[in-house]
Amino acid sequence: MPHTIVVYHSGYGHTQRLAQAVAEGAGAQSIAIDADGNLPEGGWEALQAAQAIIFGAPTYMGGPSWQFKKFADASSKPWFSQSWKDKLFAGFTCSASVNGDKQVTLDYFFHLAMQHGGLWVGLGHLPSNTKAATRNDANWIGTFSGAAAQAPADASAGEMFAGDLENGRILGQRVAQLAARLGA
Ligand SMILES: Cc1cc2nc3c(=O)[nH]c(=O)nc-3n(C[C@H](O)[C@H](O)[C@H](O)COP(=O)(O)O)c2cc1C
Repeated sequence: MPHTIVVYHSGYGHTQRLAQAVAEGAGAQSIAIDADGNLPEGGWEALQAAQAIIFGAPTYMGGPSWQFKKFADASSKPWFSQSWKDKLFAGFTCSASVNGDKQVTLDYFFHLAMQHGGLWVGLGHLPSNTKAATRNDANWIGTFSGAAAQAPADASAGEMFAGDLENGRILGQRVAQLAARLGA
């Protein structure tokens, strides 16, 4: 059975909440990158065994958090042998501003996936961009490259917008369905 893993870092819980939604959509296992930028025991082996890997990190200073970048640099080990080649990849991020340069983080995930010889999966869901659209609608931000979420600077992780969590579920579900279609 093909399976998907969500590997993410979250400093203050918002990206973690989004990661939970993505994992729920995908029926996936989640692996948290810790505050020192390390994976838990068995994390690398689990990633190696997965058919699809979904990256997640908050956008900090216009890019992924350093903890995620440490993980990405450590992935040079599987890179050397291209052992992640032909896996599916996707990504999600959260930031305080509506734009906030989230695209840079998603672009970083894309390039990391390309370095590994992977296949990129975008959101595949049209934006909710009419006058009637609200933050309860999926893809209200209007990003195609992955799942982008906004958490206002004074909002707790418990206050994540319903549309953003739905967006996460949509991305996770799409990746898992494509992984199943491609087979193990
Ligand atoms: C060091 C740092 C840098 C940040 N840089 C940005 C940024 O470039 N753009 C933005 O919109 N928000 C920025 N933020 C806000 C976070 O992206 C936002 O609070 C996010 O929800 C945090 O996710 P987390 O709770 O998973 O850590 C920054 C926050 C921190 C702590």
